[in-house]
Amino acid sequence: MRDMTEPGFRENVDIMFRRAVEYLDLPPGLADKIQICNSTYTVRFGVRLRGKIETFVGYRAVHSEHMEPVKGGIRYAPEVHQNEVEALAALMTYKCALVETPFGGSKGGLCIDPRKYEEHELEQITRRFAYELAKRDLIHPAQNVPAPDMGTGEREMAWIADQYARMNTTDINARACVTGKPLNSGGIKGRVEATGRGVQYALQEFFRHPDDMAKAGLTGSLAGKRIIVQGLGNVGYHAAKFLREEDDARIIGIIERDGAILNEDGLDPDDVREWIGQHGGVKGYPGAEFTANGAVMLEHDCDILIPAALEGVINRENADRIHAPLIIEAANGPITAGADDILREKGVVIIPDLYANAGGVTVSYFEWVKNLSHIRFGRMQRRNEEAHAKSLVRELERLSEDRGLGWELSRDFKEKYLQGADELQLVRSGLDDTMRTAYQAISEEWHRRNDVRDLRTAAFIVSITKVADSYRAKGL
Ligand SMILES: NC(=O)c1ccc[n+]([C@@H]2O[C@H](COP(=O)([O-])OP(=O)(O)OC[C@H]3O[C@@H](n4cnc5c(N)ncnc54)[C@H](O)[C@@H]3O)[C@@H](O)[C@H]2O)c1
Repeated sequence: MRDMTEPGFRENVDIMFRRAVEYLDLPPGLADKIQICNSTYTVRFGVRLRGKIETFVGYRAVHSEHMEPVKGGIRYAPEVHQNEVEALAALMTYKCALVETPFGGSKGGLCIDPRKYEEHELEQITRRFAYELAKRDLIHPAQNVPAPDMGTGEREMAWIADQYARMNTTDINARACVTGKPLNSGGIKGRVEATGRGVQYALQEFFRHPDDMAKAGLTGSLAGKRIIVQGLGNVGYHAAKFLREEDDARIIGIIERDGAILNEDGLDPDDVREWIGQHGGVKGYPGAEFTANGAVMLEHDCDILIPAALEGVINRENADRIHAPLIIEAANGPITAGADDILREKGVVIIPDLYANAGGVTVSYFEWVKNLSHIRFGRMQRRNEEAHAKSLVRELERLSEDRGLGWELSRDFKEKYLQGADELQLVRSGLDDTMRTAYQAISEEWHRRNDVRDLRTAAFIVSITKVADSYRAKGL
């Protein structure tokens, strides 16, 4: 039974924040200012559906405006509440600072179970919600830029972008009002998988740090590592897929809403996802052992545990039974502060959410920049590269002629040389670079001060320092 006296998600974020503040020498009152959520807007609106008016409740929390626009996803879930979006908005502030995307933190939520509605109904509801937020500048390219989160994706972002554009017909930057859009609505290649891809890059970087691996008692590479994933949604699916296909890791367990499946020889996330699509859950998936109580699978023996669904799933009640020596928080807030203490005592290393799932906002930043520049991402670089490559090719040809060398540059060579990087390559390399640099900063902080308790605290220290510097530079 979950310990109901345990602090909630928002209190947990605050506890973790305070643990880091203890290491910092901030001017009086600044930590309080950074910690507090600036504002939360609650909206109740009606939509006529199936012959009657249904009332929905939604939120948009703005945690910190030390940089604008503020940024953060919109979540669709039946149990969304104010404290939850405020905690998520706070995490966005710290996340953006950590990976140096120039945004403050925000988050939104709508109390809805999207599975209960037809697509055209969801469109109606989403457009109305977007209208309510946009008319208060809570969706705006320069002030507040949402993105997908649990229960939403490209489809919802396209509706939001279109709704905003209809309300602001003369705003040439309208497309930058939301990120995570489909490509044909101003999206960017690589955004859909960005958060899962970021989780993969984070793990790859962790495995380039032998001292950190040693703390978890891990050796070798990602190849052959046994992984359990909770939540085969956008983030969990992509992380599992890339780790299996590109790093040779073994996905031995998958936990979903209806239970968990286990196969020590490895599961194929594509296959499992298809099965879920057809059967509504993992139950009955061929060749795997099924357990109806999915949470128990979190405790199963493995090398890496990837919670990628809900918050608070590892708490004071089950933390002591967790076997994984390494947990990477693909979801926001999957480990409570109380569980964090217990796991630390056990020597478990946690790669924290504010770093681990920052791939989404990183690529969202690229999309926002692309929308504002009104130019295909990478096109400028490509032009420059092309011009540079062309002049080099010319130079080689002239040299050959001058010296009578008789070289003939092959067509293949020229083509290869003249090929610029395409959008997807640029996005991937930008994301990889971001994840590497941020990890190096937090790992260094962890080791620099022997007394820093863990990677999470180190990540908060790096992040709070940046937010505090920003407040110091600009004033309040
Ligand atoms: N989408 C993003 O870009 C993004 C970015 C940063 C962080 N996140 C975080 O990642 C987490 C997952 O987000 P997502 O976008 O992948 O959501 P999603 O809605 O695409 O997927 C969530 C998955 O979790 C499963 N799930 C729900 N309840 C469950 C339960 N009780 N047990 C096991 N599985 C359950 C769902 O069936 C679904 O497959 C959230 O914490 C979110 O805040 C998402």
